[in-house]
Amino acid sequence: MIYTVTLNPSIDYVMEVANYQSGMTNRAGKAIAYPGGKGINVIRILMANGIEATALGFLGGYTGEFISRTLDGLGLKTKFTPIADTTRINVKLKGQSETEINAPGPVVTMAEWEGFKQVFHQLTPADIVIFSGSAPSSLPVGAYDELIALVLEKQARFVIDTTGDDLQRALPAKPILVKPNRDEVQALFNLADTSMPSLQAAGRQLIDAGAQNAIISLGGDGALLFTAEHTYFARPIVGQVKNSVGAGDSMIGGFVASWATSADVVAAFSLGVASATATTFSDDIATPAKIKEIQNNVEVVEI
Ligand SMILES: Nc1ncnc2c1ncn2[C@@H]1O[C@H](COP(=O)(O)OP(=O)(O)O)[C@@H](O)[C@H]1O
Ligand SMILES: O=P(O)(O)OC[C@H]1O[C@](O)(COP(=O)(O)O)[C@@H](O)[C@@H]1O
Repeated sequence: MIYTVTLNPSIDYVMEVANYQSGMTNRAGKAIAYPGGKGINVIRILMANGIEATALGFLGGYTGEFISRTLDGLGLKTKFTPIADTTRINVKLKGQSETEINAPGPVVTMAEWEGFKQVFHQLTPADIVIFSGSAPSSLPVGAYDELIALVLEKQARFVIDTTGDDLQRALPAKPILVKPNRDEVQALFNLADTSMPSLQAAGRQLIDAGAQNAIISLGGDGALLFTAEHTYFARPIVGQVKNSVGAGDSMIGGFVASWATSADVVAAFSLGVASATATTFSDDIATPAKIKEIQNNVEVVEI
């Protein structure tokens, strides 16, 4: 079984404000609430690629109910741990450019945290756990380390998409995949610039530190994949960009959907790129039809 873990889910409240002006009263042309949080986007893409998974994490309050109801409606399997506090709302402003304001997240009590960890005792060596996104600040520092230790104890495998110290500390535990974007990898390694040679050196550092595979995603400039022996580049795909929220999550979902059924890492990277691009060219997370349409345009070259 594949599990997605979203410690800090969100309602993504997307407001389209054509001429957004800071410090003024703005009126949105359109406002839509989506179930969000990185692992929730990942499981939606796994499903779009025909792979069954179970969504784990914390949900609470009226926002948690909205997410739970929406995911049920989409036919997704979920096993969220209920919390007394209220799941966050993240605001995404779409004007000339996209502005994101992500909230810190709810209080998770120690009893709720202990309850959540119980689920990990049921893991088997066949399982893959995908950890995605930030942890609410009320969780202990090192919450991800504790969860990774539980995964390893059961000889299961994991993917992690987070930033900073949490990402750095996860590397020696040999994640199947990590996927920082350009800004995240620059911050992680204190890179002076994000030229190709700097990014290639950073990708190698991720592998040397323990990652089995590492993607550095470059937004509209494509993506790099690093394996133990090879480096690949996915050329950018040109199209009408509608939404970049969830692009990175879609890349993880596409990669794992393919990798879970075949060991061909380039095929997995290609499905990751197709899924990410398909989401970027859609209003919401990509549909199976959109992913199929984009798949023909993916070009991966070894560099
Ligand atoms: N403007 C764009 N045009 C085409 N593809 C895009 C665009 N933005 C993102 N993508 C696709 O989505 C992937 C992930 O996007 P990126 O912005 O790097 O990740 P994140 O959402 O994690 O910040 C990119 O590597 C690319 O394949
Ligand atoms: O957990 P974080 O880092 O605050 O990120 C949460 C946000 O990330 C998203 O999952 C989008 O992530 P990506 O654009 O990086 O794929 C949103 O749905 C959510 O609002």
